[in-house]
Amino acid sequence: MTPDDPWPAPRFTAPVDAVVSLPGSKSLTNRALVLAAIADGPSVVRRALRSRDTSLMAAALGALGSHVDTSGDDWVVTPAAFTGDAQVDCGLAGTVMRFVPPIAGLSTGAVSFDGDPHMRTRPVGEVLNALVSLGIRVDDDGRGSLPFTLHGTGRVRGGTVVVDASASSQFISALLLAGARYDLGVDVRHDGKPVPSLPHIDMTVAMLRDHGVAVDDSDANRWSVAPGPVHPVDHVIEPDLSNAAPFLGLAALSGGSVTVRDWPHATTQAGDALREILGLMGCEVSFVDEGLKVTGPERLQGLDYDLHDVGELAPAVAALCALAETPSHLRGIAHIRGHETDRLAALAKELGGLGADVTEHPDGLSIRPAPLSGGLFHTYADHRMAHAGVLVGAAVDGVLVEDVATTGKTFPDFAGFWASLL
Ligand SMILES: O=C(O)C1=C[C@@H](OP(=O)(O)O)[C@@H](O)[C@H](O)C1
Ligand SMILES: C=C(OP(=O)(O)O)C(=O)O
Repeated sequence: MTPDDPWPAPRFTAPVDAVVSLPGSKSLTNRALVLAAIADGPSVVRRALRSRDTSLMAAALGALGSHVDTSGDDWVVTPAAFTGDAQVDCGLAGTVMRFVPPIAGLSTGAVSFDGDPHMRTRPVGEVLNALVSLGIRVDDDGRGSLPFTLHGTGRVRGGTVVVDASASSQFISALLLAGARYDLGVDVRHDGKPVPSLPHIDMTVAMLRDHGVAVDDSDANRWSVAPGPVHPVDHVIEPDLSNAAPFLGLAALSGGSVTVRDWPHATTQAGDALREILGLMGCEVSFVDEGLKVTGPERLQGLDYDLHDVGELAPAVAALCALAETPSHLRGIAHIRGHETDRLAALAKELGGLGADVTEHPDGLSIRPAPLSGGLFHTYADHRMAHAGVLVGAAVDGVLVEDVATTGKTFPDFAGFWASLL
């Protein structure tokens, strides 16, 4: 069912007590799909996330020539030669815009890329420049953004390339994912301010190794992928731990308990940092038989934290900080200005609009306790801004979340799921 727009966020007046099963990880699903499409035989992606970002990835790989069967919960990818003359819709998915071009370079024709209006402002120029230096012809308008067209010849030379990945770890992941299929492999060096979201590169490296690809990541800021076979793999996708943020956040702010089923004891997902973050805010966090259980405190504490590795948690964490009883400072996240929207500006404006005392810094936010009141919370087509809005609305009367359906980027029927916890 399509939720009302704006959506009156459910108000949780009593401590919540819930056990939830969350949909699969976007980051794991889209990497599994890309690697399956360049593997030597069919792969299965079990418990794949079915959402806008992953459907766009499946469609992109299908447009290149792969057969992607998404009819069941377990998606089956049968690779085939990439023939080109294809069009790829990136929507607002960074993983599609960054991960598909390096494999599209292996096709024998032209592949054009475009996406949502805001996607034309998200950075991808470093990937395009790298592809040119690795031997792929790229036509763009020189701005380093969508739209652009790649002209493949069926093979890519590969070799050494230097990128500045300070704007997004996805620039590195993109090149590594394709590298084994390049004649010389790929040797990627980062030159610039520190790379954000490093756990996501570790995830890429781990999944390449699962496919039998040799990766050397022993030096800081350098990753080498050897040319060679990419074995087919049967992947089981973990629940999306970043999308657990609003649910565990609900436990934190209501003083109740939420258990997320099947939380992995070892993972490369950056969202695992929620265990530490919520602990610092005063929650009790523990593994139980069913998964990870978080119980909220009587008084939610503010947080002084560097989110550089896990910027995608910033919207939900900032919402919790706005409800905390002591001041917070979230640091190290200048790069999230290039996410689905400029998240620092959007959070300062929308939380501030409900009465929060927020100062926007070049690389973060300071948030001091202040009484909040209801009003319209804009989401800027950003699923995680919607998570922030519903969290505030859980604790404050009269919060209306604009376009809550934008959560479909990574979570099917988020609004229905959230309301069912009431
Ligand atoms: O590789 C990935 O799957 C992702 C990497 C991160 O991007 P940035 O490095 O651009 O922050 C993260 O924020 C995004 O949600 C998913
Ligand atoms: C930054 C995000 O997404 P994307 O993969 O589009 O970069 C996100 O999901 O928070």
